[in-house]
Amino acid sequence: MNVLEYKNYRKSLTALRRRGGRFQKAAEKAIVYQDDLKDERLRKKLPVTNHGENRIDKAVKYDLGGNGCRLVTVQDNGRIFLCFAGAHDDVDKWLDKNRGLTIRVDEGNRVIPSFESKDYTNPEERLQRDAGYTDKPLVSLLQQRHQDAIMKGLAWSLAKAIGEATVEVSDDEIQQLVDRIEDLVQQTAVFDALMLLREENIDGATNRIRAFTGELCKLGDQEQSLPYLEDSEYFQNVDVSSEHYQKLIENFARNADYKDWMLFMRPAQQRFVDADYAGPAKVTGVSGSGKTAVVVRRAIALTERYPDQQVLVLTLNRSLAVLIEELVNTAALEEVRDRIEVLPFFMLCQRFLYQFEPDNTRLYDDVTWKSREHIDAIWREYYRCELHNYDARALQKVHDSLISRGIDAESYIREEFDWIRSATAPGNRDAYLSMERTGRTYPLDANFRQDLLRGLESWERKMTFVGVTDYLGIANALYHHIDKIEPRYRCVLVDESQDFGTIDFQLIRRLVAEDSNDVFLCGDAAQKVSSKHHSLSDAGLAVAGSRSHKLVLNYRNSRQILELAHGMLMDNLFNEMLQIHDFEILDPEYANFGGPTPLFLSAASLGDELAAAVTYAKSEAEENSAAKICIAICGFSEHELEAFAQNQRLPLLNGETDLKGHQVIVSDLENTKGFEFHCMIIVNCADGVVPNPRAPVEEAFRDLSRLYVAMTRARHQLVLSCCGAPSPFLEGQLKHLSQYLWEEYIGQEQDLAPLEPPKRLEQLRHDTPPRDILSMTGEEYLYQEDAIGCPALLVEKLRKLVTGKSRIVQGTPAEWRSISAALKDTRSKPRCRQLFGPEGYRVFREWFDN
Ligand SMILES: Nc1ncnc2c1ncn2[C@@H]1O[C@H](COP(=O)(O)OP(=O)(O)OP(=O)(O)O)[C@@H](O)[C@H]1O
Repeated sequence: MNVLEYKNYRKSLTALRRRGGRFQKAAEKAIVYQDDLKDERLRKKLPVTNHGENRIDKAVKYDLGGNGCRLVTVQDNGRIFLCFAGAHDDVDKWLDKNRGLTIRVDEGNRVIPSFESKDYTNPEERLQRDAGYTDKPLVSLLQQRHQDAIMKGLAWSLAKAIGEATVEVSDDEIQQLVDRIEDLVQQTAVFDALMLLREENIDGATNRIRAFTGELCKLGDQEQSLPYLEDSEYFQNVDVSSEHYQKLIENFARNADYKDWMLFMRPAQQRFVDADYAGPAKVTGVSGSGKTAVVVRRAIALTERYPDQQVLVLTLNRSLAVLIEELVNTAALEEVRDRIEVLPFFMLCQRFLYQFEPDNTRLYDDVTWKSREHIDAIWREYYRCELHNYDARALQKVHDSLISRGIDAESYIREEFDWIRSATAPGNRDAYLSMERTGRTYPLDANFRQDLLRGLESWERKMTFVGVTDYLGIANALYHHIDKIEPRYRCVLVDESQDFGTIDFQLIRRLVAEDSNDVFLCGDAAQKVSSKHHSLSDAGLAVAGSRSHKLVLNYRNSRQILELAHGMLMDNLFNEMLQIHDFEILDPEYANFGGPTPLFLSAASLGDELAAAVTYAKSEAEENSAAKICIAICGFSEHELEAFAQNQRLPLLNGETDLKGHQVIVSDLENTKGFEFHCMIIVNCADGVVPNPRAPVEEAFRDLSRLYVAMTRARHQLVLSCCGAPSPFLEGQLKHLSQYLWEEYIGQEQDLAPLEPPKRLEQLRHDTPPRDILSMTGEEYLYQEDAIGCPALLVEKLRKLVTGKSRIVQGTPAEWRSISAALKDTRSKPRCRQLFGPEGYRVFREWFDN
């Protein structure tokens, strides 16, 4: 005997229970009734309500007491479908919304709901649905074969008229169109399909058409005796009398903030929750496909499978760990909760280091993601050889080569250090000299690599000296003790695994003995934003093909948002991206809901954009107190955004932020990863900002991923904003965006003063106004942003001639104190131009005259 629950049934039951008093009693009664329903004899004794129910075929409602609380079921051929439990009015509303619900099964005996009008000419007996947002013709939302099915046999002019209907079509207009169809069954099917499409319920419309074509049958239509009914996206079998089920309901009723997926996992997701793997397994999923949801559920399932053993969930940073921990605490029963540990990776390393190096605790104490804020400044100080530390001069040749090719060497080399530290073990750095640098495109020969290794060594010394360690530093520090790490967990699950490095994985491998279900990874290559080296096989975590799976259905973003984000990704796919081992962009399947067309808003300046974005976010927050809104600002680092956020009295997302109690949040692009917001406003999506023009073109894909991550955080509304020309990444998609000026969009009456844009690192480091570039020595100048793109010949001359010392040989200047002095002398004393050579002199003049 099957008892199946409809996808939101448990939610209705826990909501009723949570209301307390007589409602709670009613919910408890429903739990008892569910059990009795399985037994035909007991079923007959349950109190059915007096008035039948004609809104839903084969519905049976039970009286739960409590002044009209009801349990709504559908009963067909001995199968029981639990649909809704609620107070009288809520049940009434639910029945109105679900009018025409008809239980059908597909060829795999999966239970599928189809919404079918009894009499489409009668407003009381037909489906009633609101209009959605799509601007496409409704029928075009369907797959071709379903379009063909509803149009079959129709006169050309009628098919054309139906094909042109949009969300603006009224109920009566749909009826008039449908009246022209001759076949009575087809009439109702087309009416229902158009109603469902108008609300952008494409799955609903598709199911309705499949019912019409006979792909979905009613239970009574089955020729043989009714087989066991299988779980589907909509209905799942439940063992209502099990103690576990009852405990779960109670658990959810006690938790105020459970998420829908905690109550109803889709079969595609559930498969990975329950699966038994002989070794490391991996699920790659599109953004918003429920990877985190799967990690949480699987962690809980594993504690149940391995009683008395510990399960570890690892993620990138503290805020994501907090988020996952909250989910675990809500979804897991008390008895297993203690056996699931959720940690950001660095904290795990920290714990081991406290144990292995008890004398160094202070050093590792400061390691948080937050330390990046000052580490930016420390890096610059080191890199630019300030404070009489000239160690970074080892990097000069690489620096010069990079800047003469228009690359921001300071950032590139820092990323290269991350790459080296994530690819090679601390005692084996020389391996870098001959490694293939996957993901890094600027060629570096053996000499350059030697220099980089020397530079890295001195940078690590500097960090130890000033008492900070960054994220990779701590993994490297722990690596020295790798042999001492004993397996201490039965299973380890990793969320956002695409941003973990090879060394991280080697450490993770040690945490758990090689066994079935030992390591489970979830990630999405399209969301990889770090430049770390990432190889599972190098880390001894090779995932057999049979243990590598995909999740492609997105649950988070409205169709319009995902279409835009995915379209942008596909428009800009870089070869370099595709060459990365393990990299795969999955084609998403869209969530079954629509939303407003994403906006593209422009303003005269970044200050105007920011003022408008903050005002708009605050007004949205006021209007909808449950909505969380994120303003992500392109082109600035987290550290640079800190003071800006503080001035606006808004929290900044930084890997540590607790989002509770805040509605409007500021972030850079990268830190939005893993979160979701009702509305995302992405400011400064401008040409010259995204992608960063000072990174190698071949590595612009990292900026593409960052923008994609930020865009796919939006559930309902996405606003892209810029001043000047938009980011070239968006070029192909602009036609799909609603474009306005910010002032038009938020209303002219709001005459907003522009906000001061975030300060750059240089302004944050020095309160004094920036130094005049011409007063600098060659070496000082070559560290400035202005010098990026400086021709190689000029770089060489500046280093050699503008040394900071004034030297005169036989009455002619031979070295200069500053660029301005060199300019002055070469202008007035043609003889000293010879030092530059004719070409060098021409370039020198041209460069500085401009
Ligand atoms: N079975 C489900 N039913 C309804 N909603 C779901 C389901 N599974 C996940 N969701 C919702 O989809 C959204 C995305 O889920 P989740 O954060 O787990 O995805 P993800 O794959 O980890 O995303 P990303 O990689 O983009 O961070 C969340 O709002 C979640 O509540």
